[in-house]
Amino acid sequence: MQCAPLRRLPCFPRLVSRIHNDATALPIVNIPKSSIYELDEQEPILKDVSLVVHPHDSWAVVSADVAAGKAALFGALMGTHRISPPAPPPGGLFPFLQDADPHRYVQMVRFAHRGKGSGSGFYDFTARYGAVREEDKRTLRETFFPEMARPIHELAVSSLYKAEQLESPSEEDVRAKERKKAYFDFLTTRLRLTDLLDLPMIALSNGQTRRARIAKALLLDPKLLLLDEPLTGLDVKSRAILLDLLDELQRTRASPHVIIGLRAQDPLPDWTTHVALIEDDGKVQAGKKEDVFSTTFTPSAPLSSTSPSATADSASPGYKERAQGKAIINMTGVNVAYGPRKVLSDIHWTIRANSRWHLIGENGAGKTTLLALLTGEHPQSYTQSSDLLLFDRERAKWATPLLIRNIGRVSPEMFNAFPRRHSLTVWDAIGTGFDGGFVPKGQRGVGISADGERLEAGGHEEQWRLSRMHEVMRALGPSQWHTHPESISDEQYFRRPFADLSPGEQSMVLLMRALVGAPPLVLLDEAWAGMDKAMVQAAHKYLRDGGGGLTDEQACIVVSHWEEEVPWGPEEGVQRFRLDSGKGQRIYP
Ligand SMILES: Nc1ncnc2c1ncn2[C@@H]1O[C@H](COP(=O)(O)OP(=O)(O)OP(=O)(O)O)[C@@H](O)[C@H]1O
Repeated sequence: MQCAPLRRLPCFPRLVSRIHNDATALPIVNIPKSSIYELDEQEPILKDVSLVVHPHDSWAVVSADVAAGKAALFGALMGTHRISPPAPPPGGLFPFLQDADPHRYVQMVRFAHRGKGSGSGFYDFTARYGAVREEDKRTLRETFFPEMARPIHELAVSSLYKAEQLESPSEEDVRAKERKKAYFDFLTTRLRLTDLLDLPMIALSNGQTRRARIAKALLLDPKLLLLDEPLTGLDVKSRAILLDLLDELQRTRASPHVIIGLRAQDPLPDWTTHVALIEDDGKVQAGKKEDVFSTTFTPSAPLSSTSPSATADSASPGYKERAQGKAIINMTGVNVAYGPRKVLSDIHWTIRANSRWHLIGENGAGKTTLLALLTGEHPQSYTQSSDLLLFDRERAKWATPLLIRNIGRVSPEMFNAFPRRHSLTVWDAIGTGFDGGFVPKGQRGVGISADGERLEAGGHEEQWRLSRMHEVMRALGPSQWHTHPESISDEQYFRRPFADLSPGEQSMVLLMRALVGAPPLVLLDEAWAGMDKAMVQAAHKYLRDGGGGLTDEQACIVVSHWEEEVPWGPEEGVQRFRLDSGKGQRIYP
């Protein structure tokens, strides 16, 4: 079979033969003026949704401010939400499938944080930093792409393996296998995964794992692929690479039809032709992007392949140096390597009281690894001796429970690992912040003293902690961001089970937990994930100078691939520390 020459895409004849490849093709999705409900609820989340996706249109589902609506629309397409009235037969919800099984042909990759129903136990997310355990040794290739790993028995006893093949595979099977292998090579190269394929899965950084999940989904060859927030957690270069790849696959029709889910602040890919804008009142504006955006909503600026943070190396005009206090952390030549693989090399960085930092670097640059040295979770923090001073002491001289009391933090790993027992309330979750642990302690749920004793009932420390609980709730609780703040008081919110909150609310509660003890060092790694716009605004306001969330005794480091997620501007003297090829460098905004 001859393939038309494609720009960069290899020939994948099987994949090219899609159901919908001519002008008369049936719609991909048909939702006819329906409402969308949680399965067991009577009140709709979305009202009067009319959405018809035609084969040659590229759709983005964008949530204006509140994230829940987008999740509901994708939920409707995945069958986890009810559509009423349902799409009429014969086409139903996916006319182009012509009764083929949607479970096989519709795939979804979601990058928002794990929310409800994720179990009650705590798992050790620091396992990846140490010697990799036997059960964690499975490589990326073996875990995500097992058909691309050579069978072990073929390697060990090749004659035996061959003997098992009673019939030789047909020519068609061989060709299909070759095509799949070529597609695998193409995807892993384009998504910059080739060097990672034989690393233990557990060793991959957040962004690397996300790229691998997208490659895996594409390789399954679905006919409709829903990608919800695929840009979250990707560095600037990877975002451009992914959007380019999706564009190319769509234009050549050699891929599934893709519907992309975006937050309001995400850039809209150039190739998007249609938008379903989910508004806060549950209404959905769906149509050509220029029509939807001509009304009330302005999308973010288009994606550029460089960010200012990646290029600037001198202070911008409005930059104002902050007065800084004593050194909290001092690194003078810190290194991290896994065998021959050097991740951090000769890092020099002093973090002082009252400093505000934005830690930047591509996916896999070592940001999480560096923070794990500061929190003492990384075993190699022990071997750095005097090159790494944490609060004036070497790591080895700190008992871990005492060290972590000095650090408030939020990270995607911690978000996922945080226990979600139904009995754990919002109060309990925030209260664990005083000890830095994950189990509520003390009679009032605000922890115990540094020497492991109970706090004196009614004593100064207990009173201070109780007042801090209310302070963070006033600043970051529902009164600041709920669409109907009068419907829930702070006291009621404190009593809600943490596990019942939306992912964005859970992020907010974990931010309160990080700040409640007013620790000298606050680490905010992708802290805003899943939050609605009003939540992010409340958090930024609180963290900025004069907001009350941070004192000048504290230092704060924000990790984010998005410039606009950093609460401070140059006028507040934010500094950047950039990791690149293992090296670290302080730069100005
Ligand atoms: N046990 C290990 N063995 C080999 N390499 C490892 C191991 N653990 C981590 N790495 C590598 O260390 C590098 C740094 O990972 P890290 O998670 O710190 O990156 P990051 O900058 O936080 O990335 P992201 O922006 O994607 O979150 C990655 O390339 C990762 O593959």
